[in-house]
Amino acid sequence: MLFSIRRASSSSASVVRGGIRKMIVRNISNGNGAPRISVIRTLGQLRRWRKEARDKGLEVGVVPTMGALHEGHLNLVRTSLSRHPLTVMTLFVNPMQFAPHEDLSSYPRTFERDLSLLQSILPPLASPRQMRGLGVSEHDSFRSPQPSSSSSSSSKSVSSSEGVNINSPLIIFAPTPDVMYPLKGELQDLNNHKGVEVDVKGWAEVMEGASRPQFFKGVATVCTKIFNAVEPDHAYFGQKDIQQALLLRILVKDLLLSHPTPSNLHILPTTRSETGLALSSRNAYLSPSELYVSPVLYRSLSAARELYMAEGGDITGEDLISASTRVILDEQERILSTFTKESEGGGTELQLDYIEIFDKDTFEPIRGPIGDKRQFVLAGAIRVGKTRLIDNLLVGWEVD
Ligand SMILES: Nc1ncnc2c1ncn2[C@@H]1O[C@H](COP(=O)(O)OP(=O)(O)OP(=O)(O)O)[C@@H](O)[C@H]1O
Ligand SMILES: CC(C)(CO)[C@@H](O)C(=O)[O-]
Ligand code: BAL
Repeated sequence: MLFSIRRASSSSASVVRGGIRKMIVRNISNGNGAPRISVIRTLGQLRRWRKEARDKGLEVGVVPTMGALHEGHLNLVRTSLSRHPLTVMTLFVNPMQFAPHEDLSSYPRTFERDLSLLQSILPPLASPRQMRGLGVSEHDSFRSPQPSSSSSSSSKSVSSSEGVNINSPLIIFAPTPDVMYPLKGELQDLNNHKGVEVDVKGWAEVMEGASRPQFFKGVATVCTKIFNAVEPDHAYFGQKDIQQALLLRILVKDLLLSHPTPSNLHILPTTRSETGLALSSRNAYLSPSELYVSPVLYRSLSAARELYMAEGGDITGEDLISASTRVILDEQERILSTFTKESEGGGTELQLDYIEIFDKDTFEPIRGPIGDKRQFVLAGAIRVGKTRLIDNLLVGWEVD
């Protein structure tokens, strides 16, 4: 190896063999002086790290996110960390999945807090014996030459030169839009976008895709790029965005991707608050009054699932949609009658976007008698004030 590792509480790498590059890496300490999480911002550094992992035979899991982390994200990372020696969490607010009228500029960005949260869930440092078991020696690492005074101003928070530590189980890949979209063109107004778009036709136009017509194009495009950049052995997505996760399985299958394979694209259950509300970064937009009302979506989907459990396969898709919708309409009426009581959600505007019941493989809506052996999804979206919330429940199958 060319480089050597330096231990510091917060550090960065700015240099590569043969010359100075932009600051690319930041190592975060876990408080005991050892670098634990490394932040990578460029493709080159990611690829060097990935090659090293492959050369050492270390399996890599990826957890794509847009940051503003919560317990749902942390559960995805915990699972990947528990299954694989190396995990990459991507933090990238992807412009292409936001239509021009959507909330790209106000989307919560909490990078420093995200890093602290991730640091706090990391397991204690592996013992030298454990590291050797992973095929990693204490002295192995990516290394970089000495700190440079001419480092990029875009990385002021980074204090010295440091490489990416292969011993760190968690890597953060937080690229800028120019890294993910090197053609640097228009990314939100897709009528004027030049470059590659990945479209999973037949799965991307319904439900979330009907309400947000460019959403899945943006997601499919950026996830293809993430898969190409990280080449993960395994990928982790949340059930909260079930249509997204299932569509991505279709994508890796149809594009013949091997990193990950469809069966290595894992979907983990939705993490909820005590009220049943699915955790979501956008919940940060909700006022106390809106937060009070927001579990209604989970209650409405639960009502439909309970009806199916009670009545069995003779019940129709239409019955379930209507039972679920009823709960939301009732809540709208209740809000109107208590409209001055903020503590009970009074004054909150509640708007139904859709409730749907669909086949988990084809995304075909289910109508008429459902039958006893169907594997389906009950999904919905509502607006609470200006905030759009989604949720779903599975019937006849579980995520894996
Ligand atoms: N409550 C949750 N439980 C499990 N997984 C989740 C949960 N919330 C988000 N995820 C998953 O985390 C990954 C990253 O999601 P993302 O960064 O968009 O967060 P989010 O909370 O879904 O944000 P948003 O509010 O924009 O929908 C996705 O795979 C998503 O499904
Ligand atoms: C998968 C994803 C990271 C793509 O930007 C995003 O859609 C998300 O966070 O769910
Ligand atoms: N979790 C989905 C990301 C989005 O709504 O843009």
